[in-house]
Amino acid sequence: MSSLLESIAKVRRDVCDLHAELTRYELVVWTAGNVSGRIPGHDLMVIKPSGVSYDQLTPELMVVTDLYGTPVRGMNTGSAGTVDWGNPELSPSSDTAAHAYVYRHMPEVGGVVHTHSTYATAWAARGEEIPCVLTMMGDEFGGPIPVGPFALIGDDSIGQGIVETLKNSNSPAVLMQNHGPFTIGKSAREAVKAAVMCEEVARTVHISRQLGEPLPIDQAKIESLYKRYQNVYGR
Ligand SMILES: O=C(CO)[C@@H](O)[C@H](O)COP(=O)(O)O
Repeated sequence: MSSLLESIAKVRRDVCDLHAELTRYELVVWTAGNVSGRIPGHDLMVIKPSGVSYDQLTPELMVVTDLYGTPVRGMNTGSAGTVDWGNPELSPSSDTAAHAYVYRHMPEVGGVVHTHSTYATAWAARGEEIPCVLTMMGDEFGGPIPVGPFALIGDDSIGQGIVETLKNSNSPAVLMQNHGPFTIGKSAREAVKAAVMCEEVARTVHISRQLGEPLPIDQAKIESLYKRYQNVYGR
């Protein structure tokens, strides 16, 4: 059971620290954005508390929930007795249901991020996918960044939209219409990277559009870029 406690402590530290990347890359204002991470091997996740400033976040304030978004304080482990990892007296992020739905339906996902980063959200407000016109997009997204349906916050609607949109796409990012980007990754860190890259390409393609029509990249070349970056780059 100490391994579960160690795992929770590690994911709490990682998820807490990764929120600093959201502010470092200016992807969020006030408290409007969140990172979560799955606890490997357990139906549990860790997510930021709702409405707490990024500079006040500590690992202990990160909320542990089940994969339906209900906060969980501890677990009866049978012979090893009850394990209590504690939980803050704070609500998990208002986007918890969306994150939890993704973990339930995409077992390969270890991290989820949501921001309202400016350029990506501007594309989401128009309900327009970001076309794959940059090699960097071929590398990271393997095609366009798709748009997901309009969905209200609070139940499974956003999660369903994310999963339906991403399950047949190479992209780890979806622009939820009129809302903003949600990104996924094998780890919370990879999901944060996708959020950073999503904003960068949203900005560049937007600027390119002001100057004229961006040139398309043909599909075979996009696939080649994606394959190299996913399998060779950085190894
Ligand atoms: O999109 C929204 C609200 O529209 C959310 O992303 C919240 O802004 C997140 O705040 P926390 O509950 O995570 O603090």
